[in-house]
Amino acid sequence: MAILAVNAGSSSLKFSLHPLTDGQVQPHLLSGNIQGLEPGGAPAMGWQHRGEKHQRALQVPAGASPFGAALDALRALLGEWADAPEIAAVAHRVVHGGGEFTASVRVDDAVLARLARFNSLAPLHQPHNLEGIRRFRAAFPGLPQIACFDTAFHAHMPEVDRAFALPRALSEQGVRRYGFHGLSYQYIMGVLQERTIRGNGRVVMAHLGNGASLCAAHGGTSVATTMGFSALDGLMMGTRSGALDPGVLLYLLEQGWTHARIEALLYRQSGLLGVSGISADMRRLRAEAAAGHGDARRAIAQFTHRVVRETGALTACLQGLDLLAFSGGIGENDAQLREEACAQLGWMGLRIDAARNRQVEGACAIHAPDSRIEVWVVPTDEGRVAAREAAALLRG
Ligand SMILES: Nc1ncnc2c1ncn2[C@@H]1O[C@H](COP(=O)(O)OP(=O)(O)O)[C@@H](O)[C@H]1O
Ligand SMILES: CC(=O)OP(=O)(O)O
Ligand SMILES: [Mg+2]
Repeated sequence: MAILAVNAGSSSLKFSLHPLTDGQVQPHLLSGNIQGLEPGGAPAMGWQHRGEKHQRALQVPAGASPFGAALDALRALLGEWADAPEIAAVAHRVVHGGGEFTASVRVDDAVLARLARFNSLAPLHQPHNLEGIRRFRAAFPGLPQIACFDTAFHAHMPEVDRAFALPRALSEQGVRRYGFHGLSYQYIMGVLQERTIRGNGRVVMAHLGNGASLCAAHGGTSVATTMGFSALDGLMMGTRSGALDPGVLLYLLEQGWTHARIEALLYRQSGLLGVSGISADMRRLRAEAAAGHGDARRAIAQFTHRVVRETGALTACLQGLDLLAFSGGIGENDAQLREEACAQLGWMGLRIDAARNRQVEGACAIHAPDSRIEVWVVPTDEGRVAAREAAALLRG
C-alpha cells in the first residue's frame, strides 16, 4: 500500500508516492511535477523513479482541460509501473484551513464547501488545491481524499502574534494571522529535532521558494511567523510583494485601481519579478546579476535584506536564537543567498563555514565551529508530511 501526496497549484501538479510499511510512511518511491497547466501553457511531466529522471510532454485534446490531461497522465504513469503499490489514500496540500481546520481531515462535499470560503484569502493556491481534490475524487472514486493544511502548524501561536491591531469585531470575524508553509515547517522541525538537541530550542526556519516565509519555533511549536491572513504578508517572494504599508492600497484605490488589478499587482506582478522587471526565478536573476544587470542585483539585495530584517524580528520574539534553518528552492540551493544573509546576521554571533555552505548534501549543518548559532540546510518534503498525516488518519 502507498499514499499519493499531491500539491495542485495554478500551473502545476506536484506528486509523490510514499509506500506504507506497517502503517508507517516511507520516503517516496516516485515523485514528479506536471508543469505548464496554465491557459496557453505547454504541459509536460517530469518524474524521478529509483533515482532516474524522466520527462514526457502531455497532449491536451482540443477543448479539454490541462488539469484533466495531467490527471490522466498521472494515472497512466502509475498504471505503466508493474510493481506499483496499491494507493490507500490521496493526501492533498491545502494552504488555508482558516480557524476551523486545525488538523488534517478526510474530505467530503461539506468539507469542500467550507474550504471554498477561503478561496479569496489565497487566490493563487486555494481554488487550485480544491479543484485538485474534486478531480481526484472523480478520478479515484472511493479512495479517501485527505486535506492537509499549511495553516495547521501555526494553530497554537500566541494571541499577541496572531492578532492584528484592529477592532475586536474584525478579529472575531477571523481577520487575523494564520501563517502558511506549515507542512514544510513540520517536516523541517522533525528533521532538526532528530538531528540536534538545538532543534528543541529557539529556531527560525526560512522557507524560501516561490512563496517565502519564516517561522519562529520554540520547543517544536510555532510561536510567530511572517505570513499572515493571506499568503501575501512578510517576505518578498517570486511574484508577491510581501509586507506592504496598507497606505499604498489606499493610494491605489484613490487612483481608481480595481480589486482585480490590485490582486494581480500583489500576487503576480511584484516581488523578484516586479523589482527586477526580468523574472521571478532566482536562478535567472543570479545569471543576470552576474552579467551586470543592475535591477536583477537590486531585486536579490532586497530579497536578502527582507530575510535578514524578519529574522531579526523573529529572533526578538524568541528572545534569542539557537538555530537558523534554510529550506525551499532558494534556501536549499542558493549558497550565495545563505552566505550573504548569514554575513548580515554575523552580529548575533552566527558564522557559517564557507566550504560546507558550498557543498550541501541532504540535511546538513553549515555553521562554523565558533558560531554561537547552529545553521542548517534542510531540503523540505511537504509531500511526506501530508502522507504521514493521511496515514495517521487511516489508522484512526
Ligand atoms: N540552484 C538554485 N539557485 C538559486 N535558486 C534556485 C536554485 N534552484 C531553484 N531555485 C529557486 O527556487 C525557487 C523555487 O522554489 P520552490 O521551492 O521549488 O518553489 P515552489 O514554491 O513552487 O515549490 C525559484 O526562484 C528558483 O529559481
Ligand atoms: C503558501 C505559499 O506561499 O505556498 P507556495 O510557496 O507553494 O506558493
Ligand atoms: Mg512552495
